[in-house]
Amino acid sequence: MLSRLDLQKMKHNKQKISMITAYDYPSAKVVEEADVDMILVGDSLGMVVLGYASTVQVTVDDMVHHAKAVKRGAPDTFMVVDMPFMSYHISLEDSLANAQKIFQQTDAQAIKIEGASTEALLLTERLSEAGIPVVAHLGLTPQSVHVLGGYKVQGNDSEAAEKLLQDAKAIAERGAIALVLECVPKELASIITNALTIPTIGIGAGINCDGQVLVYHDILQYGVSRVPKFVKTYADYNSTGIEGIRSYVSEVRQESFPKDEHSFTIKNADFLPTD
Ligand SMILES: Nc1nc(=O)c2c([nH]1)NC[C@@H]1CN(c3ccc(C(=O)N[C@@H](CCC(=O)O)C(=O)O)cc3)CN21
Ligand SMILES: CC(C)C(=O)C(=O)O
Ligand SMILES: [Mg+2]
Repeated sequence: MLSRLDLQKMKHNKQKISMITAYDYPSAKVVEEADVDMILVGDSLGMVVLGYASTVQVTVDDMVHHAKAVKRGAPDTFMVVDMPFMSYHISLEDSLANAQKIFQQTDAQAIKIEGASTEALLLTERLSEAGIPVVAHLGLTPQSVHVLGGYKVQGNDSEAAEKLLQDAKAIAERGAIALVLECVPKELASIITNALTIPTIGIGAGINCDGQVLVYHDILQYGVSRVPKFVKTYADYNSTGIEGIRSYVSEVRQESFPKDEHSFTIKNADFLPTD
Protein backbone atom coordinates (compact mmCIF):
# COMPACT_ATOMS: atom_id res chain seq x y z
CA MET A 1 0.00 0.00 0.00
CA LEU A 2 1.10 3.58 -0.66
CA SER A 3 2.52 5.67 2.16
CA ARG A 4 2.98 9.38 2.66
CA LEU A 5 6.58 9.01 1.51
CA ASP A 6 5.54 7.20 -1.68
CA LEU A 7 3.19 10.09 -2.47
CA GLN A 8 6.00 12.63 -2.20
CA LYS A 9 8.27 10.38 -4.24
CA MET A 10 5.62 10.10 -6.97
CA LYS A 11 5.38 13.89 -7.14
CA HIS A 12 9.16 14.18 -7.23
CA ASN A 13 9.39 11.57 -10.02
CA LYS A 14 6.47 13.13 -11.92
CA GLN A 15 4.57 9.87 -11.63
CA LYS A 16 0.89 10.79 -11.69
CA ILE A 17 -1.34 9.70 -8.82
CA SER A 18 -4.74 8.18 -9.66
CA MET A 19 -7.56 8.51 -7.17
CA ILE A 20 -11.20 7.55 -7.45
CA THR A 21 -14.10 7.61 -5.02
CA ALA A 22 -15.78 4.46 -3.75
CA TYR A 23 -18.72 4.23 -1.40
CA ASP A 24 -19.44 0.59 -0.77
CA TYR A 25 -18.11 -2.99 -0.96
CA PRO A 26 -18.64 -3.71 -4.68
CA SER A 27 -17.35 -0.34 -5.93
CA ALA A 28 -14.28 -0.76 -3.70
CA LYS A 29 -13.62 -4.24 -5.08
CA VAL A 30 -13.84 -2.97 -8.67
CA VAL A 31 -11.55 -0.04 -7.91
CA GLU A 32 -8.91 -2.17 -6.17
CA GLU A 33 -9.04 -4.68 -9.03
CA ALA A 34 -8.40 -1.78 -11.44
CA ASP A 35 -5.19 -0.95 -9.53
CA VAL A 36 -5.95 2.66 -8.57
CA ASP A 37 -3.39 4.37 -6.28
CA MET A 38 -5.82 5.85 -3.75
CA ILE A 39 -9.49 5.56 -2.84
CA LEU A 40 -11.52 8.48 -1.55
CA VAL A 41 -14.62 7.73 0.46
CA GLY A 42 -16.05 11.12 -0.42
CA ASP A 43 -18.94 12.83 1.30
CA SER A 44 -20.23 13.12 -2.28
CA LEU A 45 -21.78 9.78 -1.31
CA GLY A 46 -24.62 11.90 0.08
CA MET A 47 -25.47 13.04 -3.44
CA VAL A 48 -24.33 10.06 -5.49
CA VAL A 49 -25.60 7.11 -3.47
CA LEU A 50 -28.03 8.62 -0.94
CA GLY A 51 -29.76 11.08 -3.27
CA TYR A 52 -29.38 14.27 -1.21
CA ALA A 53 -29.23 17.62 -3.01
CA SER A 54 -25.84 18.47 -1.46
CA THR A 55 -23.17 17.00 0.85
CA VAL A 56 -24.45 19.08 3.77
CA GLN A 57 -26.76 16.36 5.14
CA VAL A 58 -24.02 13.74 5.45
CA THR A 59 -23.07 12.70 9.00
CA VAL A 60 -20.01 11.17 10.68
CA ASP A 61 -21.97 7.93 11.11
CA ASP A 62 -22.78 7.86 7.37
CA MET A 63 -19.07 8.21 6.58
CA VAL A 64 -18.08 5.46 9.02
CA HIS A 65 -20.77 3.10 7.71
CA HIS A 66 -19.69 3.51 4.08
CA ALA A 67 -15.95 3.62 4.71
CA LYS A 68 -16.04 0.33 6.64
CA ALA A 69 -17.68 -1.34 3.65
CA VAL A 70 -15.10 0.19 1.29
CA LYS A 71 -12.23 -1.10 3.44
CA ARG A 72 -13.71 -4.61 3.35
CA GLY A 73 -13.84 -4.42 -0.45
CA ALA A 74 -10.38 -2.85 -0.91
CA PRO A 75 -8.24 -3.89 2.05
CA ASP A 76 -4.96 -3.23 0.21
CA THR A 77 -5.58 0.28 -1.18
CA PHE A 78 -4.74 3.60 0.52
CA MET A 79 -8.11 4.91 1.72
CA VAL A 80 -8.89 8.57 2.46
CA VAL A 81 -12.19 9.37 4.21
CA ASP A 82 -13.90 12.78 4.10
CA MET A 83 -14.83 14.45 7.36
CA PRO A 84 -18.41 15.63 6.71
CA PHE A 85 -20.04 19.04 7.08
CA MET A 86 -19.65 20.72 10.50
CA SER A 87 -17.87 17.70 12.01
CA TYR A 88 -14.72 19.84 12.40
CA HIS A 89 -16.05 23.34 13.15
CA ILE A 90 -17.74 23.10 16.55
CA SER A 91 -14.82 22.75 18.93
CA LEU A 92 -11.31 21.37 18.64
CA GLU A 93 -12.23 18.59 21.09
CA ASP A 94 -15.24 17.52 18.99
CA SER A 95 -13.19 17.73 15.79
CA LEU A 96 -10.43 15.56 17.22
CA ALA A 97 -12.97 13.03 18.51
CA ASN A 98 -14.74 12.89 15.14
CA ALA A 99 -11.44 12.43 13.29
CA GLN A 100 -10.39 9.72 15.74
CA LYS A 101 -13.70 7.90 15.28
CA ILE A 102 -13.50 7.98 11.49
CA PHE A 103 -9.81 7.03 11.40
CA GLN A 104 -9.92 4.23 13.99
CA GLN A 105 -13.25 2.64 13.13
CA THR A 106 -12.72 2.55 9.37
CA ASP A 107 -9.01 1.65 9.30
CA ALA A 108 -8.44 4.59 6.93
CA GLN A 109 -4.96 5.75 5.90
CA ALA A 110 -5.90 9.46 6.01
CA ILE A 111 -8.84 11.79 6.54
CA LYS A 112 -9.72 14.79 4.35
CA ILE A 113 -11.00 18.20 5.40
CA GLU A 114 -12.22 21.12 3.29
CA GLY A 115 -10.89 24.67 3.46
CA ALA A 116 -8.18 26.59 5.28
CA SER A 117 -10.29 28.09 8.05
CA THR A 118 -8.70 28.71 11.45
CA GLU A 119 -10.27 25.43 12.58
CA ALA A 120 -9.04 23.50 9.55
CA LEU A 121 -5.47 24.75 9.96
CA LEU A 122 -5.32 24.01 13.67
CA LEU A 123 -6.95 20.62 13.24
CA THR A 124 -4.52 19.68 10.46
CA GLU A 125 -1.62 20.45 12.77
CA ARG A 126 -3.07 18.60 15.76
CA LEU A 127 -4.07 15.51 13.76
CA SER A 128 -0.70 15.34 12.00
CA GLU A 129 1.03 15.51 15.38
CA ALA A 130 -1.28 12.81 16.72
CA GLY A 131 -0.51 10.47 13.82
CA ILE A 132 -3.58 10.97 11.64
CA PRO A 133 -2.51 11.99 8.12
CA VAL A 134 -4.61 14.82 6.69
CA VAL A 135 -5.47 15.47 3.05
CA ALA A 136 -6.53 19.08 2.44
CA HIS A 137 -9.19 20.21 -0.07
CA LEU A 138 -9.26 23.75 -1.53
CA GLY A 139 -10.91 25.60 -4.42
CA LEU A 140 -14.52 24.54 -4.78
CA THR A 141 -15.33 23.11 -1.35
CA PRO A 142 -18.82 21.61 -1.76
CA GLN A 143 -19.65 21.72 1.97
CA SER A 144 -19.70 25.54 1.56
CA VAL A 145 -22.00 25.47 -1.48
CA HIS A 146 -24.55 27.70 0.25
CA VAL A 147 -21.90 30.35 0.95
CA LEU A 148 -20.23 30.05 -2.46
CA GLY A 149 -23.61 30.33 -4.19
CA GLY A 150 -23.29 27.20 -6.31
CA TYR A 151 -20.75 24.74 -7.69
CA LYS A 152 -18.57 27.26 -9.52
CA VAL A 153 -14.97 27.61 -10.59
CA GLN A 154 -12.87 29.26 -7.83
CA GLY A 155 -9.80 31.51 -7.89
CA ASN A 156 -10.89 33.42 -10.95
CA ASP A 157 -9.67 36.90 -9.95
CA SER A 158 -6.25 37.98 -8.73
CA GLU A 159 -7.34 38.36 -5.10
CA ALA A 160 -9.00 34.94 -4.94
CA ALA A 161 -6.07 33.35 -6.78
CA GLU A 162 -3.57 34.82 -4.31
CA LYS A 163 -5.68 33.67 -1.35
CA LEU A 164 -5.86 30.15 -2.74
CA LEU A 165 -2.07 30.01 -3.11
CA GLN A 166 -1.53 31.32 0.44
CA ASP A 167 -4.12 28.88 1.84
CA ALA A 168 -2.41 26.00 0.05
CA LYS A 169 0.97 26.95 1.52
CA ALA A 170 -0.53 27.38 5.00
CA ILE A 171 -2.25 24.00 5.03
CA ALA A 172 0.89 22.27 3.69
CA GLU A 173 2.92 23.94 6.45
CA ARG A 174 0.54 22.52 9.04
CA GLY A 175 1.39 19.02 7.85
CA ALA A 176 -1.17 18.06 5.18
CA ILE A 177 0.13 15.09 3.13
CA ALA A 178 -1.68 16.01 -0.10
CA LEU A 179 -4.04 18.68 -1.43
CA VAL A 180 -7.18 18.15 -3.48
CA LEU A 181 -7.78 21.12 -5.78
CA GLU A 182 -11.34 21.28 -7.09
CA CYS A 183 -12.62 23.48 -9.94
CA VAL A 184 -9.62 25.80 -10.24
CA PRO A 185 -8.29 27.29 -13.51
CA LYS A 186 -5.51 25.03 -14.74
CA GLU A 187 -2.93 27.83 -14.78
CA LEU A 188 -3.51 28.57 -11.09
CA ALA A 189 -3.50 24.86 -10.19
CA SER A 190 -0.16 24.60 -11.94
CA ILE A 191 1.33 27.47 -9.91
CA ILE A 192 0.05 25.96 -6.64
CA THR A 193 1.41 22.53 -7.62
CA ASN A 194 4.86 24.00 -8.29
CA ALA A 195 4.82 25.96 -5.01
CA LEU A 196 4.26 22.87 -2.84
CA THR A 197 6.33 19.80 -1.98
CA ILE A 198 3.17 17.78 -1.22
CA PRO A 199 1.22 16.40 -4.19
CA THR A 200 -1.86 18.14 -5.56
CA ILE A 201 -4.73 15.96 -6.75
CA GLY A 202 -6.97 17.80 -9.16
CA ILE A 203 -10.65 17.51 -10.02
CA GLY A 204 -11.45 20.09 -12.66
CA ALA A 205 -7.99 21.61 -12.10
CA GLY A 206 -6.16 20.69 -15.29
CA ILE A 207 -3.33 18.43 -16.37
CA ASN A 208 -0.50 19.90 -14.28
CA CYS A 209 -1.69 18.63 -10.89
CA ASP A 210 0.31 15.71 -9.47
CA GLY A 211 -2.73 13.45 -9.64
CA GLN A 212 -6.38 13.30 -10.61
CA VAL A 213 -9.55 12.29 -8.78
CA LEU A 214 -13.04 11.64 -10.16
CA VAL A 215 -16.26 10.28 -8.74
CA TYR A 216 -16.81 6.55 -9.45
CA HIS A 217 -20.37 7.04 -10.68
CA ASP A 218 -19.29 9.85 -13.04
CA ILE A 219 -16.55 7.72 -14.64
CA LEU A 220 -18.98 4.84 -15.19
CA GLN A 221 -22.13 6.90 -15.83
CA TYR A 222 -23.85 4.98 -13.09
CA GLY A 223 -27.04 6.52 -11.68
CA VAL A 224 -25.97 10.09 -12.49
CA SER A 225 -27.81 12.15 -15.08
CA ARG A 226 -25.85 15.40 -15.53
CA VAL A 227 -22.11 15.40 -14.90
CA PRO A 228 -19.81 18.43 -14.38
CA LYS A 229 -17.72 19.68 -17.33
CA PHE A 230 -14.50 18.28 -15.85
CA VAL A 231 -15.80 14.69 -15.96
CA LYS A 232 -14.81 12.24 -18.65
CA THR A 233 -16.99 9.15 -18.74
CA TYR A 234 -15.26 5.88 -19.59
CA ALA A 235 -18.24 3.52 -19.54
CA ASP A 236 -22.02 3.77 -19.78
CA TYR A 237 -23.49 1.71 -16.99
CA ASN A 238 -26.80 3.57 -17.16
CA SER A 239 -27.40 2.16 -20.64
CA THR A 240 -25.94 -1.32 -20.22
CA GLY A 241 -27.47 -1.68 -16.76
CA ILE A 242 -30.98 -0.66 -17.85
CA GLU A 243 -30.68 -2.86 -20.93
CA GLY A 244 -29.71 -5.85 -18.80
CA ILE A 245 -32.50 -5.32 -16.30
CA ARG A 246 -35.06 -4.81 -19.10
CA SER A 247 -34.04 -8.18 -20.58
CA TYR A 248 -34.49 -9.84 -17.19
CA VAL A 249 -37.94 -8.31 -16.69
CA SER A 250 -39.00 -9.30 -20.17
CA GLU A 251 -37.72 -12.90 -19.80
CA VAL A 252 -39.60 -13.26 -16.51
CA ARG A 253 -42.78 -12.07 -18.23
CA GLN A 254 -42.23 -14.36 -21.22
CA GLU A 255 -41.32 -17.30 -18.99
CA SER A 256 -37.96 -17.70 -20.71
CA PHE A 257 -36.22 -17.34 -17.35
CA PRO A 258 -35.45 -19.42 -15.34
CA LYS A 259 -34.41 -22.33 -17.53
CA ASP A 260 -33.49 -25.81 -16.31
CA GLU A 261 -29.86 -24.73 -15.94
CA HIS A 262 -30.96 -22.20 -13.30
CA SER A 263 -33.19 -24.69 -11.50
CA PHE A 264 -32.68 -27.55 -9.06
CA THR A 265 -34.24 -30.96 -9.57
CA ILE A 266 -35.08 -33.42 -6.84
CA LYS A 267 -33.02 -36.63 -6.75
CA ASN A 268 -35.90 -38.97 -5.87
CA ALA A 269 -39.40 -37.94 -6.94
CA ASP A 270 -40.86 -40.31 -4.34
CA PHE A 271 -39.92 -37.80 -1.65
CA LEU A 272 -42.19 -35.14 -3.09
CA PRO A 273 -45.17 -34.26 -0.91
CA THR A 274 -48.56 -34.91 -2.43
CA ASP A 275 -51.04 -32.06 -2.38
N1 LIG B 1 -21.51 13.17 -9.19
C1 LIG B 1 -20.77 14.06 -8.55
N2 LIG B 1 -19.57 14.40 -9.06
C2 LIG B 1 -18.79 15.33 -8.44
O1 LIG B 1 -17.66 15.59 -8.93
C3 LIG B 1 -19.27 15.94 -7.24
C4 LIG B 1 -20.52 15.53 -6.74
N3 LIG B 1 -21.26 14.62 -7.42
N4 LIG B 1 -21.02 16.02 -5.58
C5 LIG B 1 -20.14 16.79 -4.71
C6 LIG B 1 -19.30 17.67 -5.51
C7 LIG B 1 -20.07 18.74 -6.25
N5 LIG B 1 -19.29 18.92 -7.43
C8 LIG B 1 -19.63 19.69 -8.52
C9 LIG B 1 -20.93 19.73 -8.97
C10 LIG B 1 -21.28 20.47 -10.06
C11 LIG B 1 -20.31 21.20 -10.73
C12 LIG B 1 -20.73 21.99 -11.93
O2 LIG B 1 -21.78 21.77 -12.45
N6 LIG B 1 -19.89 22.93 -12.41
C13 LIG B 1 -20.20 23.66 -13.60
C14 LIG B 1 -19.30 24.89 -13.69
C15 LIG B 1 -20.03 26.08 -13.13
C16 LIG B 1 -19.36 27.39 -13.46
O3 LIG B 1 -18.32 27.70 -12.89
O4 LIG B 1 -19.88 28.10 -14.30
C17 LIG B 1 -19.93 22.80 -14.83
O5 LIG B 1 -20.48 23.13 -15.89
O6 LIG B 1 -19.18 21.83 -14.75
C18 LIG B 1 -19.01 21.18 -10.29
C19 LIG B 1 -18.67 20.41 -9.18
C20 LIG B 1 -18.13 18.04 -7.40
N7 LIG B 1 -18.57 16.95 -6.57
C1 LIG C 1 -15.03 15.34 -5.29
C2 LIG C 1 -14.11 14.82 -4.25
C3 LIG C 1 -12.80 15.53 -4.23
C4 LIG C 1 -14.76 14.82 -2.90
O1 LIG C 1 -14.44 15.52 -1.98
C5 LIG C 1 -15.89 13.89 -2.73
O2 LIG C 1 -16.09 13.00 -3.57
O3 LIG C 1 -16.60 14.04 -1.73
MG1 LIG D 1 -15.91 15.58 -0.44
